Amino acid sequence: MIFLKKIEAYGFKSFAEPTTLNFDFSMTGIVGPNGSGKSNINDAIMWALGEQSYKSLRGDSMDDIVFSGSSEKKPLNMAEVTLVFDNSNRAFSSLDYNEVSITRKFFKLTKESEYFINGSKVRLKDIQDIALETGLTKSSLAIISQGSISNFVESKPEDRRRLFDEAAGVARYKKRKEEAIRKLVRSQDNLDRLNDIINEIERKLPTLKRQSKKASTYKEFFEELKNIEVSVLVNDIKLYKQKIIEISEQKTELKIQISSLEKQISKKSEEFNGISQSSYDNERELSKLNKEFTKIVEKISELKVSRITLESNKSKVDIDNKEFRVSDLKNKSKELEIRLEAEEQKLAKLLNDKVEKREKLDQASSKRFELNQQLDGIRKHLAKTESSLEALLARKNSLDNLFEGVKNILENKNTLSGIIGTVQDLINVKKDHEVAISTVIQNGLQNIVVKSASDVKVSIEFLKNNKAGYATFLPLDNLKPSYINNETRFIIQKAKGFIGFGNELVNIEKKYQVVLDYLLSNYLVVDDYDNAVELSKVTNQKFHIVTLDGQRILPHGAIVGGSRKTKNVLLNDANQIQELEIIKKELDNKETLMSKEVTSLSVNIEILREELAEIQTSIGASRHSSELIEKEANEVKEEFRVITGKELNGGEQEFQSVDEQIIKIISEISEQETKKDEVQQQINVIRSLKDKSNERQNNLNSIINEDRGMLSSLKDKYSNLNSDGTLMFEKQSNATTRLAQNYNLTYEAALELNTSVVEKENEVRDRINYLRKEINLLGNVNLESIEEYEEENSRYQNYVEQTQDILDSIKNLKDAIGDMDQQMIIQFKKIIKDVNQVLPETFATLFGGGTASIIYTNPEDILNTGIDLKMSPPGKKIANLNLLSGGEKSMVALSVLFSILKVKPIPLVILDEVEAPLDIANVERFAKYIKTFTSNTQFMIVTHRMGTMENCDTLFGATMEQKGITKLVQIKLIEAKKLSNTN
Ligand SMILES: Nc1ncnc2c1ncn2[C@@H]1O[C@H](COP(=O)(O)OP(=O)(O)OP(=O)(O)O)[C@@H](O)[C@H]1O
Repeated sequence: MIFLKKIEAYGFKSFAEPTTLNFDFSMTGIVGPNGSGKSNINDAIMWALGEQSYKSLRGDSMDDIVFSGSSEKKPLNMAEVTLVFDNSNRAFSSLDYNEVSITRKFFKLTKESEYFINGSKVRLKDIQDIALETGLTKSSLAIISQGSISNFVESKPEDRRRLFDEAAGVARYKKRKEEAIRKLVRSQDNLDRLNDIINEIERKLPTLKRQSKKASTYKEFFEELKNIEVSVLVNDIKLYKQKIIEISEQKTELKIQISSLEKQISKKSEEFNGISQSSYDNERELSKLNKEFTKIVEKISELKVSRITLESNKSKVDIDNKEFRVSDLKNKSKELEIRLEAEEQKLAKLLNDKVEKREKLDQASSKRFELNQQLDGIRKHLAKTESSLEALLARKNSLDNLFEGVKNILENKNTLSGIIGTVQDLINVKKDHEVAISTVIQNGLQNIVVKSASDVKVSIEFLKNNKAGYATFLPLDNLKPSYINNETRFIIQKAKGFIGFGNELVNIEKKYQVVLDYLLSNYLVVDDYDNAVELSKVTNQKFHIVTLDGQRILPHGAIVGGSRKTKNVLLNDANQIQELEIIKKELDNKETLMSKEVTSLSVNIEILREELAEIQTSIGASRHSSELIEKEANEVKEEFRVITGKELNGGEQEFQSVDEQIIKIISEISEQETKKDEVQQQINVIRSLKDKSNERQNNLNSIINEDRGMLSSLKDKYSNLNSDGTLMFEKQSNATTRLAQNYNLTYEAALELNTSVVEKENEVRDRINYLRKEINLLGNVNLESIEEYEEENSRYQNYVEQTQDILDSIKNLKDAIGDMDQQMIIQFKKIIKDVNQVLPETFATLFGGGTASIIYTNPEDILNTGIDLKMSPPGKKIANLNLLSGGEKSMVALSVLFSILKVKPIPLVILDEVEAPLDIANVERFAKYIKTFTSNTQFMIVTHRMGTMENCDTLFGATMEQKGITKLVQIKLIEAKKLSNTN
């Protein structure tokens, strides 16, 4: 039988060249001088079949199996051996191929082996399994060296049984049993460990269960509380917000009313004061006129007394004198003429005064009209400015333009720490630089300035927890601006069109300057594009350059330009607010000044009107007196004509001196009377003015008082609204803080969560109080205990299940071991019995007579019993096996070996100089006996003995033509003889 068809080796030990050995016969002899590499063939077979012990391969390490070099050939780095087997009768039962090749490769570099079955890579275990299946292992019957033959007889019975174990196929069970026992020990260890753990968990579990139940109740209460309290808080906040808006609207309305009332009061007060001043002037004038009037009256009485005296003197002389009457008529006519003249003069003056006053009145009226028109324009402008300002302030305060994250941070500023404000709140940009700065700073305006990096951490946590958006923070203690060095600054400042460094063109409080330095110190502002390009070159394109109209040159030369559709709203608003505030102030001042002017003009117009009316009255009175005088003069003339028959002309000579005196006095009296009338008129005018002023002042006073009353009530209302607003704000802030602190929620986040509508509010609030009380009563709660309990409990259940599994597997293992023991006993007993049946004959054949048998050293314990040999070579009685000769020992061992082969044939047996100690006759017998097995077993025999060589079907000679390199060739017997003789 041919089982091993071919060996291919390369790099293995002395096979430095690719070597192939084809086996065409069932008994092959390998011959050659010592050290020529014959045994290396056995090693190659063992190694290819997965041998792991380098000692068994006669080396000190696995590296020793690779060709280590010779004087003529360099060492190799890898070894490879392939064995090709005939498997047509399925000796490898698990491999369904007629031919099976097994390859092993070893690489010195990695110290790794690779295995292949029919070219496919496999694991070592796969190789070992099939090797075990065919018995092709080092300890088996398959490879037998001279040493193992002699050991067989000399070894202890317990060691000796190994050969029978293998023959019985028990080795396989033993190996499996060892594995099962190892598993059993492991399982038992695991079981102990599991029991310990289970005990431990069982101790902890009841407490955890209690804690977990308490925590679950707490969670249930807390969830309900959260659900309803968040709803209540959200509703409250909604209400507060609504109220705050309403209050703010009412406040705005009240503010307008208050401001308008204040203006009205101020105007009226000014008018009142103006009137007081003119009343004072009038009073002084009146006192002056009264004094003058008294003087005139005194003068008139004096004159009248003088006249009466003169006339009484004259009437004594000529009382009935007709001439005296004529003279009197003449005097009377003269007096009337003078009076008429005086009256006409007075009238002329009054008419003149009237024209003047009218002109003044017209001028004042048109001036007032003009001023009122201007004032109207100013007021409209003011109203427009105020409404734009309000809209901008409202937009700024509403935070609507900000990013979500920034807005949320600012809204919750009070619950966070260290928030100073956005960059846009802190800076102030001149109008000229607005475009340039807004182009470069862009979203930086919404960066939030905070005190420290630790404050930033709190804010970021807040944003994360509430999913409230992103924001960029500028912590003052963490900013490290990169400043331009002095030398470069000097060059930049000299550049054409350079306007300034970004951080120096914007105003900010000194303590926040680092923010600007951080954002803008590397931005250079220039007047126009050409200068920007030039500056970029000069500075080696290192900095951001921006022109006043917003064109930008970036570091390394990229240019961003064009026109933007929208301005930067934030910066634009801030600047517009500032501008509008200045305009509003100017307009307010103008309006106050003009209002004053209009008020004073109105007072003047009123006075002029009253004066004009007085003048008109005086004119009427003067005209009337003239008419009366003319009438009297006509009567006098008539009387004179009646008495004298002549027309009245000059006076009489004889009465001239008295008459003249009287006429003079009359004239003087008339003059004084006129004066008196004039003064009286002036006094009347002033009195009437005074009365009107008083009336106006009284009137104003009551209006002002009424207005003040109203103002005070409006202010009270405003202050009430203010405190209502503060209260609402506080309530809102408390509710927001409660949301944040108790539930880690922002108002917006709560709004999204809040779906329930609070209907029976009182009941809900009672429920909240109840839940709070219950939660307090629960005391300390370990929330993690729920999860811990669940985990521990599931661990517990898991471990209990695992314990059951292990118990099941222990039982299975024990059963399997029992089965294997049973199987081993049966098989072992069978081989011993079978061998004992053929051993006597084999022994007698090899020894030429005698008897032999094998026995158990401990028949009670078949699994562990040793095997003893009992034999008697022909004519000898052997009590102690050690007394046998070396050749006899080999013969005994070979008898047993051949007996085993008879009852348990194996496909390949390698015999390595096992017959060396035999004499020529025994060698002959040995070789011939082998032949009887060759139909079931293939033999490879390494030998130096001629008897063996002669009986082999074919011979291979191992030589080392090249020093240190084995070469194998098929040879004839004669050549073999020569090769062996070279030994
Ligand atoms: N890794 C290796 N590289 C090169 N040569 C090796 C290597 N391992 C062993 N050898 C050589 O193999 C030879 C031993 O071969 P082997 O034992 O097969 O000889 P042998 O023909 O069986 O001799 P004997 O008849 O004395 O038993 C030695 O010469 C040894 O130097």
